[in-house]
Amino acid sequence: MENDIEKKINNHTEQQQYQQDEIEGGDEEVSSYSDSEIGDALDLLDSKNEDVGYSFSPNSWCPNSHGGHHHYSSTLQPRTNRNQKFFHRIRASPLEEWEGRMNVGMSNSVITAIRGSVRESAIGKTKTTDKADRATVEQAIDQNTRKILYKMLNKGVFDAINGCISTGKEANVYHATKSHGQELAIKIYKTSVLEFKDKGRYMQGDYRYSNGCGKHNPREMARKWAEKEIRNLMRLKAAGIRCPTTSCNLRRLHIVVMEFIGKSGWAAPRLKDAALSSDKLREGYVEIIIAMRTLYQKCKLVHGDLSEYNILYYEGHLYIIDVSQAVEHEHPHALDFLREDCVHVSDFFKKHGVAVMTIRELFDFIVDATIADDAVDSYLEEMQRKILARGDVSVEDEIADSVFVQSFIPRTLDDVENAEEDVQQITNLKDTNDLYYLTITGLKHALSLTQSTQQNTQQQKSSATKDSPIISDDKSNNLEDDAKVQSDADQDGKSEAVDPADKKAARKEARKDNKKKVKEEKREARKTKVPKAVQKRKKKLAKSRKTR
Ligand SMILES: Nc1ncnc2c1ncn2[C@@H]1O[C@H](COP(=O)(O)OP(=O)(O)OP(=O)(O)O)[C@@H](O)[C@H]1O
Ligand SMILES: [Mg+2]
Repeated sequence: MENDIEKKINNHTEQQQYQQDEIEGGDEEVSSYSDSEIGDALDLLDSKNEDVGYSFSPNSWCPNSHGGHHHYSSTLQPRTNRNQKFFHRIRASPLEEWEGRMNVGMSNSVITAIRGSVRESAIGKTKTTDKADRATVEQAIDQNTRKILYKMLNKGVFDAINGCISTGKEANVYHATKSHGQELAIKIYKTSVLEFKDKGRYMQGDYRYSNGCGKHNPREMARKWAEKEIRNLMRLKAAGIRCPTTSCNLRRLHIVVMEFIGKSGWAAPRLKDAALSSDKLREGYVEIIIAMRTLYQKCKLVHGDLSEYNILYYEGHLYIIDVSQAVEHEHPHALDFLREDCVHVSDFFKKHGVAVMTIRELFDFIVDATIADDAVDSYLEEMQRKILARGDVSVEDEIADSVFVQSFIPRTLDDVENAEEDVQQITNLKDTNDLYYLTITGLKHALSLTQSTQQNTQQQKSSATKDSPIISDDKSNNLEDDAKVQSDADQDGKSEAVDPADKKAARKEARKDNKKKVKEEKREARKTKVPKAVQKRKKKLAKSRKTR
């Protein structure tokens, strides 16, 4: 309930920001404009800039809004001259200065193409019917995109596009600068039909896009992805996660402008390419898993494509990027995506020699709402001790992890299929390791509380009868072990005062015995276990007999 309200408030605030964005003229569709119309509109914008009586919004991106250092030419100037100033603001020439530095996935052909295309726009070339021009430059800078870029440039969102940082399946990323040297990244989603076919699974099920994601209209899709990227980045930022800073009014249709992570034209390397020392890798692992937890607990999001490819390493820290596909944690596949993220992150760090948690442990750490913010560090320290104590991940743990990765995880108790059986399993103090939902539903914590209450009561009883109390020193919450030890002690009813060291040893022994016993019981049970398929068939048969 509280979640619902929070969700509505979040969404409402985001929507309001977007409405504001629309009011500021962010999303007008330009496809129906002819080049000459765009040119006239730009002339009009210029003449407004020059008009002394024109009032600018203080938040406006117009470069003149902070005092008007630029003295634009008069509208009476010949058009070619006026367009010339755009040419200077686009500054095709500095590209050469930047080119050597744009070493991340740079494609010279792209740079040349942008340079050409933006310059053509800048000098106001009239509409061309050339197919290659309308098809796209590396499929992102098509003619409409150029017009929007031109318009953003005119408004002072950026002053120069210097080159391409990356060309990908779904988007291209460019490096841009403002006149005072601030560096920006411009992500341009591709608007060609085939590109977004994999993304449907992320959008479907996201309540923010319940009106449909325009899957039959690639331009609409690209616009949605851009919108999602901005919204999600803003959520991350608000929760204190390192990521590029951006804001709603830095998006126009399928183009997103954001902070450039890097310096002097050098984009920060992806985690995959950053050759980090073992110490830095260990720090990075802790930093990223805490960020994953914050993303889930505070932003209520799951990244959905988190890996060494979408994490940048900059000035000693890890930055999360590419969040357009991130989903609300209530998305029907959110937990599957989260598990995939855990696998990718763990695999990377494990491959580089970091002692990592199992996938199950990492997943539980992220979804466990009962860990208070100020207890996260001690939780991780405890976990670290556990990891070091067990050494390399055993084959059993690996098998358990791969089973976990393929299992269905109920998100709430309503989703639990055989609730009665599970309750019996819990109350009979059987192994609950296969109940994956205990942590996410908060049941694990609730049970441990009940358990410790029981233990306290028992202790009080014991001390009243001068029995030796049994206090568990095992923080790993092994309900089964502790309870069994407790009940064994109850049965024994030993009353002599015992040395604490002996007690500890006895407890350890009892736990060991108990584990052995449980293993034996399980082995026995497996011998007579009726396979699930047979059980199902039996049930079906019984049902069909009844209905007959
Ligand atoms: N804000 C930024 N600052 C610096 N570099 C960036 C920034 N955003 C993206 N990049 C660079 O661009 C690359 C691609 O960006 P991103 O991951 O957001 O796009 P993408 O959606 O993965 O594109 P595709 O999947 O189609 O390759 C990143 O790997 C990174 O090198
Ligand atoms: Mg990416």
